[in-house]
Amino acid sequence: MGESALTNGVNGANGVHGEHAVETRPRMGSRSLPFLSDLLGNSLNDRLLFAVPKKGRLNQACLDLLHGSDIQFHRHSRLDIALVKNLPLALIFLPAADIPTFVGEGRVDLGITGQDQVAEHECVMPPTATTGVEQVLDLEFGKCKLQVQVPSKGDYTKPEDLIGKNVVTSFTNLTEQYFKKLEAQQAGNVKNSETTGDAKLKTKIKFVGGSVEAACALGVADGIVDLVESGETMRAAGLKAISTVVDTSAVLIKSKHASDPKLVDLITARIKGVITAQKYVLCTYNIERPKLDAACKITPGKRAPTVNSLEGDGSWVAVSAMVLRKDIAIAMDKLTEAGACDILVMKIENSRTH
Ligand SMILES: Nc1ncnc2c1ncn2[C@@H]1O[C@H](COP(=O)(O)OP(=O)(O)OP(=O)(O)O)[C@@H](O)[C@H]1O
Ligand SMILES: O=P(O)(O)OC[C@H]1O[C@H](OP(=O)(O)OP(=O)(O)O)[C@H](O)[C@@H]1O
Repeated sequence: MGESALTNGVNGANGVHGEHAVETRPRMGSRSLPFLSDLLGNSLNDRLLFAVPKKGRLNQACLDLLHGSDIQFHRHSRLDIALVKNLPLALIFLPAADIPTFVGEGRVDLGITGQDQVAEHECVMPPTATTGVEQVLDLEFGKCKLQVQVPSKGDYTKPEDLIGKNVVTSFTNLTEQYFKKLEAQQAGNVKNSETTGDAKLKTKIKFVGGSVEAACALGVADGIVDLVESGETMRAAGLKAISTVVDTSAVLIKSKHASDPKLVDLITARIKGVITAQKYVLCTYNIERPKLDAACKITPGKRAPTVNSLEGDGSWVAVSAMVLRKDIAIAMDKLTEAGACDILVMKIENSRTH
């Protein structure tokens, strides 16, 4: 890794110039760190390294997650490394596609990236010493699908039609694995190809790093394998999806050799708390005791609703329960029908639940 791998051309995420210093850390590689050391002059030793996407679709959601988890940092101008002020942690800003490699090699302890990137890194056959990163948590954002796409007005209608043709993608390992299986299925030889992977691939798979959707129009590909969320990019390029290779969302991953398991657990718990808080709201209401059972069926809570008697009136109770944010409008309609009143819904700032 050269110096430029840990430097960037823009001001940091929060635009603040840090004063922390960094000393060499042997496991980060000898070429980049003297530069960081000169610049920052302190120590990365004894810090857990946590990789987050430096740009792209996952970047802002990750920064929000770090903020919600009270992971405080200053990102020095032009540096893709930031020391965390309130925890023995350093953030390393890397392209999402590179994060599984750094975590897999044990160079970095924790990382956030897409499941698609993890699968792309992990599906190398035979497995290497750098594969085997562990998924800790599904973060439930960055949801999309890696799909096989062909020109909407062309002759191809199913993925088998692309066997022996040119397929362009940024996910060459997953695409190779997918077409290997497809070719083996066509040859009636699924088991052999899945276990040994020795059949020679007829489909020609080519790598491009971005703007994959342009490949068919430019005559470079008969089909592509690329990410689809809303489908806007695909449709704008005159393409349609004919199959899904993997469904993906952002995940927290850790190295098999993570250096501080306690700190990994603490960060995981904090991030999980933020994700849960975003997913749920707190609903409170008053209801007459005889109607309580019916109301509790509408708002069963995560574990159980909390029920308290109303002061001075034994026939009424106050209920509070966590409700999935996406279900709250319907739950309020049903509670009203069931006789609940004074229904209030509150945002949950943070949480620790099981
Ligand atoms: N349209 C999308 N919707 C949701 N998640 C996406 C989308 N595109 C990509 N992702 C997720 O984000 C990850 C990074 O993709 P992205 O294209 O942002 O990466 P990048 O190449 O690092 O950034 P850039 O496109 O700015 O160069 C993908 O691996 C995937 O998990
Ligand atoms: O289905 P959609 O909602 O249109 O999203 C899909 C697009 O999003 C991603 O690219 P991105 O826009 O991040 O840029 P990139 O092509 O440079 O990777 C992905 O590579 C697709 O091109």
